[in-house]
Amino acid sequence: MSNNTDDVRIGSARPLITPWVLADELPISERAVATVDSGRRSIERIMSAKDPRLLVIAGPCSVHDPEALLEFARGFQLACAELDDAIYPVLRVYFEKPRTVMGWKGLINDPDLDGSFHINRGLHLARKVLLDVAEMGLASASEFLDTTFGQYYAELVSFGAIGARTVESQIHRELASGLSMPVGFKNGTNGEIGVAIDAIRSASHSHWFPSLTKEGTPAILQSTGNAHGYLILRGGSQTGPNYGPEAVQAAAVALADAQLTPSLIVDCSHGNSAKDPRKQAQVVSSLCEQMQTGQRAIRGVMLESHLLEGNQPLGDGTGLVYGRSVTDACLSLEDTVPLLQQLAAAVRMQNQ
Ligand SMILES: O=C[C@H](O)[C@H](O)COP(=O)(O)O
Ligand SMILES: C=C(OP(=O)(O)O)C(=O)O
Repeated sequence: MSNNTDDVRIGSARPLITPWVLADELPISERAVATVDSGRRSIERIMSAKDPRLLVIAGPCSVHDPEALLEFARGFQLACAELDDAIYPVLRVYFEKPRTVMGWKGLINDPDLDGSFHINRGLHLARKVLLDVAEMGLASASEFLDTTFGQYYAELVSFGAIGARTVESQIHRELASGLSMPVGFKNGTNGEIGVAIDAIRSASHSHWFPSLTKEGTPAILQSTGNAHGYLILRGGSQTGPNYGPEAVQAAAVALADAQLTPSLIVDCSHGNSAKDPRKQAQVVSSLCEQMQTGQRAIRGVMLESHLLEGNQPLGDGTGLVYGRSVTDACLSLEDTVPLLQQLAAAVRMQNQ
């Protein structure tokens, strides 16, 4: 019988850099501060219906190749330039993938895509990508999955998301209560929206929870509460899609019943598209029709889009096609542009 009861299932350990060291290597610039701050304020104004534009969060399911992400960002920014009276573009920059069972868990966890798990390098790449995007003047949205990684890069994020798999988790609600940006909460994977509304309410309060200081010291932080929590409808395994007029109206009523602003975002992908990227276009059409016929609760839309359509198996991380997703299948940028135009036209009509 072993006389060791400690860490019996820990195979190895490596040092983790501190947020301070990373920020010293990649300091935020004045231009990035301006982008992030104006992104946060614009999103808050849109979600509270003080800005008539539509928030459009678009980008790859996950970032696996920073160069391809930046190329997508340039194309997205260009496509949105002439639509900026109607839509406010935010780039989807997702580094952490919550897997149903197993799979590649994103650029931070495994930046070399080969099971080598160089997390320090992943954090470095993630911060650099966010910095590059902010320098372009484009705001970023990202999911917070690990409850401490935000300390390494949250200052560069304008919109945070808590995903369908973690929306019921107390530690994610605590995290969201202390995040500096507006946060979207997905409905649960089964389609239930009550858990997301509970999360918005919970995150609006102050919490005490363990985390890391920038210097890497364990600390008990007290959050002040986040008044900018919003519902994201993403469909679900039991309810099916929830982007249609009845589901959107029911969600708006549920928000109002909970004394929350009846403003929401619809994720055109995931359970709303059965992960078929082309179905995102059907979701967009329905949302445009709803907006044009008076539905004011739809304040934002999320699209999964990359340079090329579809996805590809990651394999050992070699021989990948440039610009194609290695997680969920995405729309191509080419097919996304007409959807952006369609959304902008609907917003203009709604605001006439
Ligand atoms: O958004 C990405 C995926 O839908 C999510 O990470 C779950 O992926 P999986 O079911 O392929 O593990
Ligand atoms: C994992 C994601 O979504 P969901 O939590 O809705 O499954 C995602 O947006 O990448």
